[in-house]
Amino acid sequence: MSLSLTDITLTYPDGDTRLTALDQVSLEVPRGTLTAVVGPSGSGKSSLLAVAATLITPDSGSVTIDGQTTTGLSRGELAELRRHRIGIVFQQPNLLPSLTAAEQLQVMAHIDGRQPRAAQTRARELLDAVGLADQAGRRPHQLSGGQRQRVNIARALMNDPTLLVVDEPTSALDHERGAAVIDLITRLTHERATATVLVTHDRTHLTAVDRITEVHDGRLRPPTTTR
Ligand SMILES: Nc1ncnc2c1ncn2[C@@H]1O[C@H](COP(=O)(O)OP(=O)(O)OP(=O)(O)O)[C@@H](O)[C@H]1O
Repeated sequence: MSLSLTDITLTYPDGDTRLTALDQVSLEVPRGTLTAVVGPSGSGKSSLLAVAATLITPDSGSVTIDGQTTTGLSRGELAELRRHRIGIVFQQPNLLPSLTAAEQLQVMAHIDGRQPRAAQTRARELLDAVGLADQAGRRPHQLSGGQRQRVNIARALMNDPTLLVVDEPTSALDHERGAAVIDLITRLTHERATATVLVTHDRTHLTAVDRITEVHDGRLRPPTTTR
């Protein structure tokens, strides 16, 4: 299993008490499958993703990524785990304005100390995989919203992650482009064998994902298989 969340409870300070954002949540995501987590605003979706991506440590429960349990790891070790094993696609692409699409990807490899030539080849291959082979030299302002989101997705795959964590990737897109982005993430999940968790409040795009699970008031319902 590439991602295992077991009995996760997460609370936030709330005045004199604490608010329970995740309540005994368990989720298993095998490699090569995409699980969509749906639920209303405030139900705990972003908290779930942040725990899965090791950005927040839960109050209790365990997170295992690619067989490695994260409990007890130092901040540095968690950062390393994220760099090598986890790809994160945030809601807003957050691309650097002065860099071309290819350079946005190459920066990731540079941070990781990889060879520039190998990074160039991988960036080109990934831009091709997301349908942007001919846009590699464009800067963010020369790309459409959907194209920027595709660069964002390609960038998250640069380090060949086991776990891909995707937060509301369609929120800035119209229906057609949103559906195309979800289909792309599903295809890449299958082709590149990532364990993908995708959060959305919009179910209409989820026709081809592998599993859908609902979160309500911090509690997760068992996943349903769509195929
Ligand atoms: N940093 C924080 N401090 C205190 N409470 C928080 C914090 N972050 C989230 N919460 C609360 O935890 C609960 C779950 O929030 P979360 O952001 O995970 O929900 P969500 O389903 O992602 O919502 P949305 O769809 O609106 O982004 C909410 O009640 C929220 O108000």
